[in-house]
Amino acid sequence: MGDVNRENQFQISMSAPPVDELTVSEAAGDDVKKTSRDQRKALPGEPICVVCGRYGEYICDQTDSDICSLECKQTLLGRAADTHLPVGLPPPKRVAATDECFYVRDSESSSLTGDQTELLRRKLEIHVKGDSVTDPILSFSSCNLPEKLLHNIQTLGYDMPTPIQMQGIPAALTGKSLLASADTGSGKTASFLVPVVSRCAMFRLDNLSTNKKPLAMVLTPTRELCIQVEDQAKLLGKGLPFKTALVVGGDAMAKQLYRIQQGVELIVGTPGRLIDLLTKHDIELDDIMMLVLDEVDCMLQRGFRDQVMQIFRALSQPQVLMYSATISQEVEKMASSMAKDVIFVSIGQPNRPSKAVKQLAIWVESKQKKQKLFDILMSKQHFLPPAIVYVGSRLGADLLSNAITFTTGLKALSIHGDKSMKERREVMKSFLVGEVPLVVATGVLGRGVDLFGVRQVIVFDMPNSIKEYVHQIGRASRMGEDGTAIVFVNEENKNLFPDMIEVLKSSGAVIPRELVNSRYAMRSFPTGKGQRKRKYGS
Ligand SMILES: Nc1ncnc2c1ncn2[C@@H]1O[C@H](COP(=O)(O)OP(=O)(O)OP(=O)(O)O)[C@@H](O)[C@H]1O
Repeated sequence: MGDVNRENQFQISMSAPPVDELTVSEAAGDDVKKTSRDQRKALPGEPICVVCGRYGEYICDQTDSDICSLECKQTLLGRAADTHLPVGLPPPKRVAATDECFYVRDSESSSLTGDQTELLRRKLEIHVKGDSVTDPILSFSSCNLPEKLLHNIQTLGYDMPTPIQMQGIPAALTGKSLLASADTGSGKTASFLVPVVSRCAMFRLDNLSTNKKPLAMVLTPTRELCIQVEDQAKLLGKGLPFKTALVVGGDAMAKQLYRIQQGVELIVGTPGRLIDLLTKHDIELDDIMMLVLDEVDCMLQRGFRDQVMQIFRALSQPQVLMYSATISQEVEKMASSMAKDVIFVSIGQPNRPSKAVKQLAIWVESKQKKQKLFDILMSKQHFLPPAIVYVGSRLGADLLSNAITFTTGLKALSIHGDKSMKERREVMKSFLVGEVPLVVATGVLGRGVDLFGVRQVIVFDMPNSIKEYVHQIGRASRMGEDGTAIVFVNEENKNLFPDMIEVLKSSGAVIPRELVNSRYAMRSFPTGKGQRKRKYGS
């Protein structure tokens, strides 16, 4: 288990007195609106108050609904009292939880024999490593999930678990830590959220205390991904004692703090903002029993690693669930040091692009890249909107989106880290509803974000690592739907040539002649006389 040095922890106040809402809102900079009139109108795509339809960011602690103000909260609670409807209270039918193991196989008849388990794993390319790894499930109803959660899964249209869910959900329900990798777009989010919702809801049902400290935390590298994960968590936890708080930059911290202080089960956040919040305010983290690191390879890289470890040390030995489409040996090592008895699950070939994405690598000199892009965008045969163009810099994203609109007449918008949360939300919304066929993005949209409906990705500037490339082109296909990725390559990307060739080769894609013939195609670049050259793949 990780180092649980209490001195390094954030201040943890053990007994939070019941907080008066007005006091909190005042202390928090009066950000929680008192009346509906004080609240602004909702922008497209933003949550709306279920009572008055205004902006509903402040979410009422006793309901599952988005509420704009204290006034609408009272109205909603009043309505519920009138109709004797429970508002966010535990459902009457309680699900029995086992003490230590939360995973209970259903009837013997639907369980698999050892041979069948092996066969299923082989067929679906489910690879597992670790002590007593639970069998995969064939249906969501096989592991004693709360009824409401099963209903929510059904409502989302998930009839069958995907392979990562088949193995990941029962494994995580045992309470053991997990490092899992599976293709982009293969359902990893639900694979960790289903156990999170289930364990948190069951805990609350069994421990009816008024002091609702957070029970689980999901960390992701970007605000967009956090929003998406929180949205999905809300859908899965609907009707259960399961509330969420979003802790990301760009939104007022006061509201995020207020929401947590009112009692939530799950915090979803980016490491930087979370540390900011934790160092400035007393947030009790001692009940956190699950920590999820989504896009774990990115979270444990320089840049995020120190922040993630700082947060991890503030927790009391939680179960750690770590997920990504790309995982290195170094990440495996770090994962093993964060928790004991880690189970390793991987689906298919690790670190490979989704097979559903057809890749077309084109050799284009830097000066010609823009013209080449315009040619593609103006070709009915080659441009397959909705599409994302990935570039390497924020300024580049702005300039290129303007140039696209100017030259081709296509409406294009840019999205990157310099844009405010509001601007980013608006761009996403316009894109997702089809007002804009093309978005030019930096790495902000490279990982995890489920851009359902995207058919094409154009990698204008190769990212710094082949892993990021795998994530970026993964946006072109979700749940195995066909997608295409066009990638511009030239000598500026020479550091990635060997990896690039390997990835293209393994996907059966054509490798540009210039790439194969380049002296940088070898793993060890020839750097001087007498140096042994190692041929690619040798
Ligand atoms: N069992 C299921 N049945 C049908 N659809 C599903 C199922 N599980 C997830 N999905 C849907 O599949 C899409 C991709 O899922 P998700 O975003 O979790 O992929 P991911 O593996 O996390 O991808 P990435 O590596 O890019 O983050 C989502 O739209 C999600 O709602």
